[in-house]
Amino acid sequence: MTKSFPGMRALDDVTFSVTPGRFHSLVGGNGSGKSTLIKVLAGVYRADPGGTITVGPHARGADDITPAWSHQAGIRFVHQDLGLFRALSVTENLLGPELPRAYRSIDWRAAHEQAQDVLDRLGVPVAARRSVAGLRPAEATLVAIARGLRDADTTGVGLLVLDEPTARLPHTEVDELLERLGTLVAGGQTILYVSHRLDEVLDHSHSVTVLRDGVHRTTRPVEGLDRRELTRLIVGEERGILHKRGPAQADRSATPVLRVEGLTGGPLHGVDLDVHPGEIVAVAGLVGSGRTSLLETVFGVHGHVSGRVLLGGRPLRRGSIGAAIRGGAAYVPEDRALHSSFHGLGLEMNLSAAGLHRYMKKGFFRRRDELGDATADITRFSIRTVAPDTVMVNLSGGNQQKAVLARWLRRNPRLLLLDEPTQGVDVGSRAEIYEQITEVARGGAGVLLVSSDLDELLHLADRVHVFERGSPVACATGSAITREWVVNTLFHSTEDQ
Ligand SMILES: Nc1ncnc2c1ncn2[C@@H]1O[C@H](COP(=O)(O)OP(=O)(O)OP(=O)(O)O)[C@@H](O)[C@H]1O
Repeated sequence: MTKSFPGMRALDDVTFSVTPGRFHSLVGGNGSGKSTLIKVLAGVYRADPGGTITVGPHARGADDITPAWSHQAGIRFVHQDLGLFRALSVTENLLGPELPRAYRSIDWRAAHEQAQDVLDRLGVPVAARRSVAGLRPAEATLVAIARGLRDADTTGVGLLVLDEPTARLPHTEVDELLERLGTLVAGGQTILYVSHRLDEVLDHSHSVTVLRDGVHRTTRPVEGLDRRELTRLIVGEERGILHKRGPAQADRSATPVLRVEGLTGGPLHGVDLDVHPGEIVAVAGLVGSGRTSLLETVFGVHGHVSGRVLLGGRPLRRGSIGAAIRGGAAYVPEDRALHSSFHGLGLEMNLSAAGLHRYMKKGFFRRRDELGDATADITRFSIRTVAPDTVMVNLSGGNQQKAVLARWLRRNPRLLLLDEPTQGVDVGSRAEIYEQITEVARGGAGVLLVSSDLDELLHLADRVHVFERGSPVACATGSAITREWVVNTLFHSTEDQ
């Protein structure tokens, strides 16, 4: 399969096959073509003429795939955005327009029974009557999978494609999802699994296909493959290997960059914490623990009811993003698509969005300087793009994430607020981003980091606060931050809930 966009070949004569009944992973760096390949399979993009896609007895030109053909051939997709209706029940989400009818209304009893049958058959431990809004993230993902596979017994569904299903799952739920997927595969289901998390790929898949810059590098069994070798296949060289961060250079006698005193508002209750110059403080917790609200409240997205936020010893005005930025704060939110990207604007404008004033000279906008800075950031952050002014929406997800981070680092912030900074970022760029974050701290800034990625916490944090229902409940510093400590503390808080 080959797929070209203007000025770029996203997939270049890619050929591989997936053995039936196998858990097959598809991996590659940001912009290597994974999403493009999936979109061709789904009939969203037309490939260039010449390729062929074969699913069991169904075969068709890759330039002629339609959504209807893809469905009929038995390919089902679960995207990161699960596409579930949160306000509706599991039954309604599963059966949709096929809800059984009795006279002029819906036969709810039959509907729930039918939906429960599907869930039970696929081993999904969720009651069909429940509302989707009340499901845990892993449960919601399983419901989306069940919706895709609900007609599996009648059509012999050929391939289940999962696009980074664990990217937004708290790590306490990742194993649960992967175990269920393992059961589906044991029952004969074929899975094509896209992920940047190499441990998941190595621990759970039978085989793996690696794409690099749109080219097929290898398809091979996972057995005998280790993390280092897989990283090398993805990145192409000895990049992406994490080197343990040295001890913190934090100056704990100095005025804290950030002091939060008795902060209450929204889900937060009486939060106290400090971030000192040179320190990386992490906040761990389950979904709903108040982690994101903390960052948003410090940045002035929300006002607070009581307590104080001090930047460099000076109290911040409540609910004022402008005051937070003037005080030297920078914020990289979790949902870049919703909260931080200007989709229709060029990459260079997205990069300069937090500091346009620097290009205004004598009433003129220095476009050439803006493009020059963009080119430098593209190299510094390994952003894969055709040109510095490529429209943001045409960049791959991980490359958009890097652009948002680069935007804020340009300001040399005094306080860097990061919410899941490497979500969707490939293994090579991840190491580089960790280096950039460490560099910011080395320069004397403070970093407040929210992350569900345990390895990220262990690698970066000088101090970890575990949050539960809006308050810090435990804290560890330096060598006391261990995998066991984080997992035990988080599980303890899950049991409490
Ligand atoms: N609609 C489009 N127009 C132009 N270029 C595009 C378009 N969609 C994707 N591309 C380019 O094709 C390349 C492959 O992108 P793709 O989204 O498939 O990467 P990916 O492997 O899924 O990356 P990530 O891991 O970051 O999600 C990228 O360089 C991207 O900029």
